[in-house]
Amino acid sequence: MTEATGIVGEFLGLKAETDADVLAMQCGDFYEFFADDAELVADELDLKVSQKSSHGSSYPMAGVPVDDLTPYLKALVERGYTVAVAEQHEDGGDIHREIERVVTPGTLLDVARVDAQYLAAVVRAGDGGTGGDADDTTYGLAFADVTTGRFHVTTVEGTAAALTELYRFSPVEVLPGPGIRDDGALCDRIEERTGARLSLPDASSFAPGQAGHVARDHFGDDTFETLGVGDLGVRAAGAVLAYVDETGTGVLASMTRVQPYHGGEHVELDATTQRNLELTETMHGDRAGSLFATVDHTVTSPGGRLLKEWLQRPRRDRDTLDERQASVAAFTAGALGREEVRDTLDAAYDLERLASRAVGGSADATDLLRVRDTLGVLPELVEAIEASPQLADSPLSGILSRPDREAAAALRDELADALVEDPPKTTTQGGLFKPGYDDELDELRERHEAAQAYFDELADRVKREHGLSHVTVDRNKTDGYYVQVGKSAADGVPEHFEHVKTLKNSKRFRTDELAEKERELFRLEEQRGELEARLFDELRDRVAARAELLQDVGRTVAEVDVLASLATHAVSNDWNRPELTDERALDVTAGRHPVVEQTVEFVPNDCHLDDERTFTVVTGPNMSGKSTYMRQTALIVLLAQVGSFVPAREATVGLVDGIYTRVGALDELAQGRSTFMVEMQELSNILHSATEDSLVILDEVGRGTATYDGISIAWAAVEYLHNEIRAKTLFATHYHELTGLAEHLERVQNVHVAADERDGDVTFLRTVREGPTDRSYGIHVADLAGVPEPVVDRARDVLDRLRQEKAIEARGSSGGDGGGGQQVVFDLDSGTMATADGGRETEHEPAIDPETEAILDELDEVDVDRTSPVELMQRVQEWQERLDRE
Ligand SMILES: Nc1ncnc2c1ncn2[C@@H]1O[C@H](COP(=O)(O)OP(=O)(O)OP(=O)(O)O)[C@@H](O)[C@H]1O
Repeated sequence: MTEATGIVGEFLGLKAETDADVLAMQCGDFYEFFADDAELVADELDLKVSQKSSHGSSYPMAGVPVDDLTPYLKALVERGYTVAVAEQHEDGGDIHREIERVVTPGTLLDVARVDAQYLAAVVRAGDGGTGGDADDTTYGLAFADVTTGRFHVTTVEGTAAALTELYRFSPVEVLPGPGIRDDGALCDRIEERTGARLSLPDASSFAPGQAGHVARDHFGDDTFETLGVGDLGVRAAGAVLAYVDETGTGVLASMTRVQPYHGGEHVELDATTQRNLELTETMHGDRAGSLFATVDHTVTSPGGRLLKEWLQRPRRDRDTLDERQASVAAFTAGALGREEVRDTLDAAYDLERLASRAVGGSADATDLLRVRDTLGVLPELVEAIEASPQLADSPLSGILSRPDREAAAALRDELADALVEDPPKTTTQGGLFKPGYDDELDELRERHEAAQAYFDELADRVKREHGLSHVTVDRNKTDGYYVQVGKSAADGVPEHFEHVKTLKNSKRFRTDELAEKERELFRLEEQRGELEARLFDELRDRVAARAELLQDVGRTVAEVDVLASLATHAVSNDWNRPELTDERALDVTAGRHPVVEQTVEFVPNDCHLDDERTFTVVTGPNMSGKSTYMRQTALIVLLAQVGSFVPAREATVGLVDGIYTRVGALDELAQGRSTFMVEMQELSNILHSATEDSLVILDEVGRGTATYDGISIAWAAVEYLHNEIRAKTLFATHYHELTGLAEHLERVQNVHVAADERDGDVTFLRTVREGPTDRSYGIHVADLAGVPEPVVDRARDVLDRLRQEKAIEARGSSGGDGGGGQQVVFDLDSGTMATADGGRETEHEPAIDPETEAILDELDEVDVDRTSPVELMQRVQEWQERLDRE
């Protein structure tokens, strides 16, 4: 194909300059897409493709009108594409085009979604700096939400912790640092964890010097030092800022403050735990049925966003929690005040988003009126809170005093004095401002209105002066103003009426005077449009300059909304205020699961853990409620550390530094990874991360592999958690052997979820009782699930014999020799296998071959604490291979 010239050539030239997936190039009143981009856009957005010839070749072409670009851009970006936009400029008749912005998932400003939209940068030690290896290295992370101006920075140790932060913020776009982008496996994991698009800006934007300069230049020289953000965090911050700047969204200024956070402030919740506890979506990926969906009664979208953030990032510091709790308590006590506050909040718009739109220059007059209205909510909230005795005396007054209320009132008044109530959508055609706002505009408006009056009165005047009927005066784009006279009267018009058009039933005329008045009117119209546009830009700039104030007010309004929402849920679900303590204790009376209690008649249960009883082994039949019991305990602790009331009659909650869970692995299964490997990775992570201040929930550890391995690993994990880590632990198991641990380990207790069995029927009581159970009722569940009768019957047989003899032989195939083949006996007492003959037991000699025994010895010797997860995995693999060779 010959090289394209002309407009297509220009398009392809610009396309070569950008990394964006698609280019939209302005050509007059349209944005055009050519060649492959045209095909792609047409496919994705249902646009019509035509052909454009250039230099003997023909190129596909698709276009959208200039004013309609935004929704198309949004749709493309939401489908995962990045789009470069080239604008057209005319310079003394010379037309040229330039790429002025690139719209990417993380820099899209006009969003409909309520959720935060984070753009993240991740950099790790060794990336262009010195030192650092992949496994145990330090990471710097920065998260920016261009739609609200939120900016968070942190540094964390280790890949798992970095992935956890990424999962927590759930960014839509991630910028990996230079070393990370070469690490394909890590990039895959980031994509898998976040579903984000990975974009690769020039590696130099992560370089220590350049990134540090950008970050300090933006937030101030000493900011990061004062806030205690390490170098890696600063580099990530610099890379994010450079990217926002480069893509040309123009919202850099809305990032008014950096919010550093450090490990110690929040309860550690790894990604697995966030998923297991179904905080914002269920294990199946649904929003409904999540903790967030259940407790969310916020009335504003920023409130909903903040509540989600609180649930994902529970806190460890008492001061914050005490303040939140006291506020929720006040809202539960003052029902009237609460409803008043919630009604008031109903009028609030998303102030953080509006601030970003003002800074980005896209806010229109309606947006500024929304700013005005939301600023007006603040004094109303103050009033509502002061009017309620319960609320007035709570930390809520202090929360409402955080933003500069005087400045907020001044800005509100300024906007109220400036803008008319129902302004037009465009900002260039006048009609935006109230009289009295600007002298020059007042004078211009007067002249404009006087000029307009000539035309308003013209029809009557023509009728009166010339005795004509059926006269109207109107205006259109081609003819300008005209006098339209009905056909029957048209012959009677005076001579100086110049005929311009004949229609079916009428004729149109213009006069010299009309033309002159029209010139005057158009001139004034244009002047007024220009002046109002300038005044509006100035007003918007003044609002943009107050972005920080708007963010403060917005966050305060959101916080009040969340606190009122938590109280609303507490009141309608009979939740109570937990007592927070620094002791290592957890004492829950009549606790419930916050989500499950919504749909079933819930049987409440107690939970008691303290320094003497750190470890609880939970047994009980399948489906009895073990998982529910353990999750409800974790959720009660989590809610307490959000500052919320909890679903329990009474609760004393010792503050934890982390909640770790290992519960089923549904989603990984779907992704085709080995369940056992996932289970071991998660266990390894817990054993490495938990401390004596943590809460650990383990559901059936070791279930994913052969019984021996399973029991051994579960056993060793219990000992380690009990002896070394001393974390508060709930441990559900089907290995009844493990209930015996309570006799050997001092802080282990047994509880079981009770069930009643009468005449072969099992009733689940859902009650947690002290002591172990020795039955699993699994056969009953198998029966319920429709497992064929012969299998269920045989299972009952097997179970009976097990109970009587505490040993069972495995059945061989009933081969032709009549002897039934070789059989093996598993002795539960000794925990060994023995060969059996024809189904009869022989002596219980240990039947493990030397190789298996060697493997068991090696397993026994593994020091889990000192073995890296990778090595652990390799060893497990090696053992499995050796066992396979048997
Ligand atoms: N305290 C309770 N009150 C009422 N219903 C409950 C209670 N606990 C659990 N349930 C119900 O019982 C069902 C099974 O509970 P859960 O999944 O916790 O059982 P499980 O013992 O962990 O089962 P498995 O051992 O098979 O994994 C839940 O879906 C829930 O509807």
